[in-house]
Amino acid sequence: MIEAYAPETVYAAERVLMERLAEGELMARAVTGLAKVAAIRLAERGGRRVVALVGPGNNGADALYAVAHLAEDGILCGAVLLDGKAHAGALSAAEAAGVVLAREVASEVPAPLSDAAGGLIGEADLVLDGILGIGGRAGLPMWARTWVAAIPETAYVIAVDLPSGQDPQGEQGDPDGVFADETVIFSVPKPVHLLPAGEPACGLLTVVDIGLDFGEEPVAVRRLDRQDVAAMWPVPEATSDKYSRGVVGIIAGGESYTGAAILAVTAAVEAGAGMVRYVGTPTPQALVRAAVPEAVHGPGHVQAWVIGPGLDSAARHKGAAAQRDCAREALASTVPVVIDAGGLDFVTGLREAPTLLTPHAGECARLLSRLTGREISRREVTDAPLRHARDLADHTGAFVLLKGSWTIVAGPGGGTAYSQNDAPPWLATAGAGDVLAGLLGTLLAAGLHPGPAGALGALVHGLAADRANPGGPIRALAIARALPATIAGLLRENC
Ligand SMILES: NC(=O)C1=CN([C@@H]2O[C@H](COP(=O)(O)OP(=O)(O)OC[C@H]3O[C@@H](n4cnc5c(N)ncnc54)[C@H](O)[C@@H]3O)[C@@H](O)[C@H]2O)[C@@H](O)CC1
Repeated sequence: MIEAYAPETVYAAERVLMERLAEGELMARAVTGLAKVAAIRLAERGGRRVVALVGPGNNGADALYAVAHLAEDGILCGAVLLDGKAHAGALSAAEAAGVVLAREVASEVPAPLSDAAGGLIGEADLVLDGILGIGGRAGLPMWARTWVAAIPETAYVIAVDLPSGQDPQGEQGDPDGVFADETVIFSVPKPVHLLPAGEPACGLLTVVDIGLDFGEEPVAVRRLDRQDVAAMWPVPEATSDKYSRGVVGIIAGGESYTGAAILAVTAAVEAGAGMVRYVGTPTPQALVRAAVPEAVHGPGHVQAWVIGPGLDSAARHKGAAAQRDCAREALASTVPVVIDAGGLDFVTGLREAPTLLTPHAGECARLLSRLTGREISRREVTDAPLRHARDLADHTGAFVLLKGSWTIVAGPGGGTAYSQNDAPPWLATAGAGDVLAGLLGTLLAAGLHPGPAGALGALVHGLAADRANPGGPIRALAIARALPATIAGLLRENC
């Protein structure tokens, strides 16, 4: 897994380490690593000129010291910096090493670049972005916009710690900020590196260890990877039976959306539920009987419910009212529940038992609008997904798995969020969410906590989609069908 720490946690760890080290040692470690990566990339690309974009903080100092190192090694280096604001030690080092300097003014209105700065940036083969680091607020400062706009398309851009303008907390992105080819991270990733608002701006992530220790410090964002599956996936033991492995109840489908029932039930069975119980109206029930002979039918005892794929909360067809009653009873019970699609209409507020909501951005916006009485648009959710997932979690007491090209899982009251980015874009297809809901039901029924279950489910769902047809179109049923071999492969890989 990859774990990201919040800037305040990083600053605290830095303070602890700095007390034990000689002054400047920590930054020296960061600079040595940064300069090494920059030298390698320059050589790989056959480039000659490097420019550092130097902001007023320590991030700028890192970049300025790094070009001083590179200049000492004979590389043609320049730096664009704010007159009177650069780190004194780094500035002396850069001057002594022969770095060409362009001193700019920190204007609050868009101002043209000086010829000196324009020349340095425009001719650079490699740019070190040290405008803002973890002390930065979201949004590129006005004075830096012309610097960033002048970066040539052909230059390789290395962001120092994080791409400037992007929110270090990763909650919102800046389209005018730096989009790097590579980000050299000091010690540990920060939320910006793993969350959808920032990750696309980071490029390749390269970690330089500067010796920080995070011990038991809280993790802000976690990403599971395939090596984590074996330790987390519920594997039956010799003494297991179908009940101890977990019975999943699926309340899904109706006379209008029959396929959702088949997909969710199939996925739960393929993911390894001990037993799957289906509750639906006559048509999907007949289809599930034919397509998934392993399923049993009608309400009964379960270890987790999945409520909602293809469920029409206002349907008047035969059996619809009984299906709704079963959904309401499940919600009122203490049994863990996955609530998806039409099931989200049943959410009215806090639920204490383990609950995992699985909205996409539009559903998240609608549900939040209904629960808060304030109109929230889909766009607001896609612009700041973690904030809205957390908000919905706080209003419902549930874990929220927010679907999108990144999957975010957040719980009530803050704490560690998960960010998964495993799905091929081909996964954006009708029915894929029904498969995910069934898969998640299997994990909750086996006793997993909704937070890790959400992340694990999203990971395996993405990997199964890839396995179903690497690099090409995938139908939802193929994702469900690919689950057994995907899971077996992951378990074998990591035993
Ligand atoms: N503390 C340490 O010992 C180490 C710090 N390191 C570097 O230091 C960085 C953090 O340095 P700082 O705490 O100085 O923070 P930054 O270098 O991110 O700069 C913060 C400064 O920029 C200003 N600022 C922030 N957002 C702004 C905005 N949107 N518009 C205009 N001005 C803005 C702030 O008021 C502050 O003066 C890290 O990212 C890393 O690169 C590394 O050298 C490793 C060691």
